[in-house]
Amino acid sequence: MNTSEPSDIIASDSVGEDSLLSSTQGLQAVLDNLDALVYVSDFQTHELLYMNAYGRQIWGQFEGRRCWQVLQDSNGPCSFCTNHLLVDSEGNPTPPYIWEFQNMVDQRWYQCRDRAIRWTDGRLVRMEIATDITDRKEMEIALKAAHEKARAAALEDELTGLHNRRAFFEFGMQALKQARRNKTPMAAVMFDLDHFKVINDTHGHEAGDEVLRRVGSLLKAKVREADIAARIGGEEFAILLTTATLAEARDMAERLLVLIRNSGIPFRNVKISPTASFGLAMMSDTDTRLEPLLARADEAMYESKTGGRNRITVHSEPEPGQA
Ligand SMILES: Nc1nc2c(ncn2[C@@H]2O[C@H](COP(=O)(O)OP(=O)(O)OP(=O)(O)O)[C@@H](O)[C@H]2O)c(=O)[nH]1
Repeated sequence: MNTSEPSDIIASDSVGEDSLLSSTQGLQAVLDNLDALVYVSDFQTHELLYMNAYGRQIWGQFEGRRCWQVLQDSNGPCSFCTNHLLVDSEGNPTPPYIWEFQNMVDQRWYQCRDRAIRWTDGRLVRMEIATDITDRKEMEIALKAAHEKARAAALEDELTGLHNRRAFFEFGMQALKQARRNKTPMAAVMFDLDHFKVINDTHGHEAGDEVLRRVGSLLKAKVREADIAARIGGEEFAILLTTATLAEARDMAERLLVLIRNSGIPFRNVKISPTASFGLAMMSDTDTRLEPLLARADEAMYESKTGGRNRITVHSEPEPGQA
């Protein structure tokens, strides 16, 4: 039959359309069931050309809007837009750029795979596939915070809240290097509470702890942010005064000595006024480590002890020109 020919042609055309339609629908179904955001935006205008169901469900309708309006709720292109990283110097697409960021609209973290591709009409567009990595990121952030807390605890003297000995040497070494680099003076002040054993023996260990805490507070209130103050032993404290001359360091030690002597620390029904013996030394040109500087300050402090306590001794060989 003659009529079969046109109908065959129609049939074969409709098979082509059907198969095209079903593969388009299939692709649509795949994209809309992905557990990730997929979007495409114009490289130049940032107009959104496509966004899958995952994205539409979170960020709403995209038609006629730009990626920064829909995804970031902002007034212009994002400062962190990666478009310039997706093409080479000749404007040709480069391999995918992978990065992580926190979306400001839904506050969740995403790992983004960005790539420049050719759109159906030949123009260059940006395609992003973004996977929600919030759970992993929150775990990482909590782990980092726990590490930082543990590190801070490992560097802090629990009783006074000052740096401990370990922190004093760690930060002190950095300060010494910086002072040498910048050719600025640096002073070390050490002090040790006098007859502290008597305070413990007379008023009890708790009273001794309270005295240490109060002296720690006095010290904290006196030092500048750039200085390094620590309890480096039982009743022994040390301070590194960065960019301080000998006169400034001596002045600081004198004020601290008076403050401690006049502290009248209340404990139960008594007031305890401890005294302290101070030693002071200036960094010299040959100090490449902290130890020799502290040894000189310690020597001077020992002189204060043997000389009658409750006093300041400056190490007798300050570097010329540092007073
Ligand atoms: N309450 C308290 N006492 C401490 C702490 N660490 C060390 N001590 C005590 O500090 C006292 C230090 O005694 P000594 O080294 O004899 O020195 P001192 O009695 O201060 O005498 P001088 O340093 O010579 O003036 C000891 O009794 C220690 O038990 C602490 O964290 N808390």
